[in-house]
Amino acid sequence: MTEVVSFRNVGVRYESGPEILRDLNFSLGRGSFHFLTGASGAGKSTLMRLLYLALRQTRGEINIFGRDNIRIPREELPAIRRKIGVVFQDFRLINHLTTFENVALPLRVAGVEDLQIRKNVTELLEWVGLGDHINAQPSRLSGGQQQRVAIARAVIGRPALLLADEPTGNVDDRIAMRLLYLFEELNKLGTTVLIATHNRQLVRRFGHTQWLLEGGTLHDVTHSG
Ligand SMILES: Nc1ncnc2c1ncn2[C@@H]1O[C@H](COP(=O)(O)OP(=O)(O)OP(=O)(O)O)[C@@H](O)[C@H]1O
Repeated sequence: MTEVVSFRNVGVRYESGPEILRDLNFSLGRGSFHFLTGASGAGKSTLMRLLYLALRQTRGEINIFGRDNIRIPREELPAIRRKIGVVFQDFRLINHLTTFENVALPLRVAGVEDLQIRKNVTELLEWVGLGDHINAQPSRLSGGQQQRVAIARAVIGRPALLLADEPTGNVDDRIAMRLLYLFEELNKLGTTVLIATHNRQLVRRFGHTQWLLEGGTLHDVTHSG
């Protein structure tokens, strides 16, 4: 399996604080699907930040899409980030744009034609249950609805890598399942998926690899029940 990401002896500390992550050694193969669990404060978001190139490690090596992250020039970062779909914990929607335009953004940047954008965005918004809110401003939506807009925006461009930080934190079980099916569909098309979550029930229901972040490092707990 081709590697999309690999970490070798990676450690991270914020300023002069303790090492939050240490001795991280793992890789994400193309088309793999991983759940990332861990107590609050274990460093899941920090690991996500490393993966979408918003933070640099304090030691070790990170290779992403065949590139050493430290050697990627700043001006090349946007092109690489366009291959990564991210669902942020705080959604980061653009408030002066409608739901439709927030989701359309990655396709507009990629130069997809208008008709195609209309079709794809409308279909996806209907699928995630937001068909009645296509023209709403994000600030008028509930937390769970905003979260689904953020998810739709992250998946619409079929990214090579999807990173989702607690993507089902604000929705009920039925919608959480539906969102997981969406991630699985994307995964079947070749996207590498990493989902940070506290929802153990959901993790158990979908039998993908499960990593636990504890003591600053990753443990494979897929078969530990
Ligand atoms: N910008 C920062 N500066 C200093 N310390 C930070 C910063 N961001 C996070 N930390 C610390 O790093 C540790 C890991 O935080 P992180 O947000 O990665 O954890 P998490 O597992 O995502 O937690 P949660 O599940 O609550 O979102 C925490 O102790 C946190 O206080």
